[in-house]
Amino acid sequence: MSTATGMGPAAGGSTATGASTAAGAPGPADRAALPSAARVVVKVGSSSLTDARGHLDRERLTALVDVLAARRAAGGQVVLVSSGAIASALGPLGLPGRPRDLATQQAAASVGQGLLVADYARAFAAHGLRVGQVLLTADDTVRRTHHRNASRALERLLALGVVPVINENDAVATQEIRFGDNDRLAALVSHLVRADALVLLTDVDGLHTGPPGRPGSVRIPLVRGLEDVAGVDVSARGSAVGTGGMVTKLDSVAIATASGVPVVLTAAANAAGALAGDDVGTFFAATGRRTSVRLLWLAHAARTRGRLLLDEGAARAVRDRGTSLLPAGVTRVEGDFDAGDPVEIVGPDGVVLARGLVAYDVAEVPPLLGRSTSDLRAELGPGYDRELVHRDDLVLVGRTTLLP
Ligand SMILES: Nc1ncnc2c1ncn2[C@@H]1O[C@H](COP(=O)(O)OP(=O)(O)O)[C@@H](O)[C@H]1O
Ligand SMILES: N[C@@H](CCC(=O)OP(=O)(O)O)C(=O)O
Repeated sequence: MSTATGMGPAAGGSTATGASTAAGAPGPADRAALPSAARVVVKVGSSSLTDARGHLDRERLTALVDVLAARRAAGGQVVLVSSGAIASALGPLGLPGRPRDLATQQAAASVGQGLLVADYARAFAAHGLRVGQVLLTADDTVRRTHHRNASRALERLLALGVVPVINENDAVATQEIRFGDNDRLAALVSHLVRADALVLLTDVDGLHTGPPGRPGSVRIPLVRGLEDVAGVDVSARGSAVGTGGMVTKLDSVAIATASGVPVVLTAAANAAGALAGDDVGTFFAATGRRTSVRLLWLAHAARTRGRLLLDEGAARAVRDRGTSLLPAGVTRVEGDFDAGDPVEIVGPDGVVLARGLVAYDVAEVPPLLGRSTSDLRAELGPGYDRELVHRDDLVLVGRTTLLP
């Protein structure tokens, strides 16, 4: 994962900002703003919802719903991103542990998702609230028409007073198009719904200086920026049913905070305290401004399908002047991509400068390389004078990772 800067005027530091839709101020700077945050995305992990035998833990699920319902009763809007589909099907299907192959994961998710949403519907109904299930794939946050569609549906659910319950569409997502973890999905959803804060609930009470439980390892209450997590050891594996451990949570934090959304990371049992702005877990301050969700996805999460290698002039133009990438400045193409796929844009020194959505299929590119736009138009027709990657579809790669 990498943090990146959009092609527009940078908000400063190594944060991300998009050229096309940059708008709005950074989110609340500290915990004091949490009690009055109008719209909150809450993500809960598998380990906080299931028991050791692979069944839903109704007591913990209900306790969480009670907290979220109280927030709704106080006038706040809540979007819930819930994991647990796969984990809660292990018991009912008699599976010994989290399946490794995609087909069994899909089947388990299909069964568990039904159980999960039935329980949420029951628990929220006790407070007079309805839930709406929304299953997303990565495409729903990156393809322009899809994310507009997803955003419209979520807005309407919220306007109707419904609590959206979101998960990845695991039953049909292929390996290539999967997020794979709900931490990053939650950060992109926060952006999609313009949340005021993101609360990540897990089985530890926050980010620790080292693996929780190791002598000397202590909770970090506040992270103001990337430099505060340098040296933090996040190598310890997460729970047996969760995916990604602390690594994907910090990826999520990087995406959210860089786009203006502050994050609280804490244990599910501390959900009420987190929303009240109490000193629980770890508060990550917002560092950047809101940006386009497509560019966020491109910068942080998309799997690239190929590489475009640039000459020095093109590398300078892209890096320093934020221009589109024209065929004239490209010396080589690698990979297997279709028009619209994410690719890496690489300087002559081999360093990745940017990521972009390429405008041509890979087979079309070689005859265009090194040729001027006017040449291409004269020889191949007006369709071939377009950019290889338009500047609106391009993000510069800044700091390579949040982690040390
Ligand atoms: N520095 C750290 N601070 C806190 N937790 C850590 C750290 N390094 C690794 N972890 C692990 O991350 C786990 C949480 O991730 P995960 O199991 O994926 O949770 P979830 O199912 O809630 O998404 C914790 O159980 C903890 O063991
Ligand atoms: N979509 C998957 C969850 C994947 C995931 O990120 O799990 P977790 O690390 O527990 O948040 C499921 O519902 O099983």
